[in-house]
Amino acid sequence: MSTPTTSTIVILDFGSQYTQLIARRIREFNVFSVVLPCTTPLEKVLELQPKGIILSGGPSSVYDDAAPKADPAVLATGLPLLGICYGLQFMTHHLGGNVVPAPAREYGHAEVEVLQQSALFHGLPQTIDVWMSHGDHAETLAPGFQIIAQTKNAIAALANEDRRMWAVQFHPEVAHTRQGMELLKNFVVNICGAEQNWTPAHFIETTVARIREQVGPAGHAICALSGGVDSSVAAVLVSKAIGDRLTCVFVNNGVLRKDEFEKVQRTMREDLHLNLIAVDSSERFLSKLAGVTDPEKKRKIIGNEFIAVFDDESKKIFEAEKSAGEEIAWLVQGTLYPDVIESASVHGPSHVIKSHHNVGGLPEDMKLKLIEPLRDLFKDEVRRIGRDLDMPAEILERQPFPGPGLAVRILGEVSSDRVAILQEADAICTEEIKKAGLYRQLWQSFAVLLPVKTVGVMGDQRTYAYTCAIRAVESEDGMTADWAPLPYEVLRSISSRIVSEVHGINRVVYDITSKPPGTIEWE
Ligand SMILES: Nc1ncnc2c1ncn2[C@@H]1O[C@H](COP(=O)(O)OP(=O)(O)OP(=O)(O)O)[C@@H](O)[C@H]1O
Ligand SMILES: O=c1[nH]c(=O)c2[nH+]cn([C@@H]3O[C@H](COP(=O)(O)O)[C@@H](O)[C@H]3O)c2[nH]1
Ligand SMILES: NC(=O)CC[C@H](N)C(=O)O
Ligand SMILES: [Mg+2]
Repeated sequence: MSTPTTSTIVILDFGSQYTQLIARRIREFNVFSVVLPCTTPLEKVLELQPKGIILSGGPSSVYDDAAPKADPAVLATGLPLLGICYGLQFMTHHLGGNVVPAPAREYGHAEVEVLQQSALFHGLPQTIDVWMSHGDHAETLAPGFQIIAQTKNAIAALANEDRRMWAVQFHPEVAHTRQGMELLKNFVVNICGAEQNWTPAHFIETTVARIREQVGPAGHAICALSGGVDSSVAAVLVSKAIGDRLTCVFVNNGVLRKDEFEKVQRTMREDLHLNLIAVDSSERFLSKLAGVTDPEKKRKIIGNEFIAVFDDESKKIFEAEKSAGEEIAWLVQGTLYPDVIESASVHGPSHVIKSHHNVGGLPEDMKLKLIEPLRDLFKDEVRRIGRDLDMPAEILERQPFPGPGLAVRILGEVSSDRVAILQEADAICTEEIKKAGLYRQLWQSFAVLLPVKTVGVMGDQRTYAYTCAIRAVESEDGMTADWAPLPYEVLRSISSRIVSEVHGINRVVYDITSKPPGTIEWE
């Protein structure tokens, strides 16, 4: 996703939980960076014309046979190289040093003493507080390397400045490593010489140019548009590139929120002036979902049906355009980086947490080719780009809503009755959160329908009905989240309104689980 006019830093991922944070930190000082699986062949890496390469951390030990490996040629390109944790160990191991289990493992805070001046530590104090997370260490260095910093237990940093290689055992990308940003900036800006020009305006300009080239002068694209932040920004970007050769397709998958099918159509046409087709496929989705209770199965079914609908619609549009000899070959999606990392389809060493319908849920024989202009970004970065595109705040500030919609918030079987119950409960939850002025500060707030019936008493009558859980979380990027301490009065009004207004629910509970260990959605 790089462009020739932007300096790019490539991060090779060995499966660390923090890899995406490295990318994020680098973009925070306006340099573009992209994460690739560690197994990416060198020529693919070099196609991006990177200014430098970073080797991430990872859960394995380099001396294990099954440990993830990068192409060793990556260590001999002459480009500046920074190894972080496993990255340090990988460099040492493959360049002739030795890595073994450390006598004293280090997790959490450590104090590092800088032993030798180095471009990597430029402007940093003699002692730095860092965050460590390792059980192995470099016992002997690879030829040409020197120790440039240490903790009381272990080597903290190495360098072979002649070969432009540096490595740190600690994690400069985490907030607990104070001066971590400065260290990364020393590498990226001073050592690699990357230009700090990756701004939203630059992103918009280069992305629009690239999409225009990709689609060609006569090509057509359809955009899977949900009305959410990501697909709306993606649609506006692509329509800037190819104008009315973009047709947006909004699908009613039967598990949208109350009145959403009508509302989204209105905003997308009236506020964003997009060329939109709205397809009501609710029966088709609900019949495929009938009897299915397994969360991953639900996600896969929805992912497959989405693509089937997009294929059908593209054929119809194709028929209409055929006489003009034009082709629709592209499907635009608003996929973001967190969707990709959780589905983990590209990052061999990481675990699959859940298959986001638009990534892991895609069928293998899909005919349309993908355009995903936001695939490397986080949501707050996308909102920034939307603001630069002058999109209305009301669209940009919408809380995320997953593509598999209420299907992953109805635990157990999804039926039209249950969808109707949850739509009502969810609408009340959103209304009360908005009334309390909390909508924008929460990452998400919603209702979940549990397949658990409990006994209640209403108006002297026994009831036996479903339980509804309320989930409200605070988060920066959806990767980690904290349950929100909603005021009791808000919880009280949500609960009493749901029980009295929604037929089928007689009990409301509040979810007080963070992510991790929970996820935001219940499935
Ligand atoms: N009902 C829908 N109709 C068409 N496309 C959809 C629909 N729901 C989801 N998609 C596609 O799946 C992608 C992922 O959905 P996701 O919910 O992550 O993003 P979003 O809806 O664009 O933004 P947000 O995260 O703010 O809801 C969307 O960007 C869009 O391309
Ligand atoms: O478009 C989407 N398709 C999906 O399949 C999907 N699953 C989860 N989400 C959203 O991603 C964020 C993280 O969710 P979890 O903590 O539940 O994994 C939260 O914001 C979720 O709402 C999805 N979005
Ligand atoms: N965080 C890391 O990269 C850890 C590397 C290696 N698994 C170790 O424990 O030393
Ligand atoms: Mg959405």
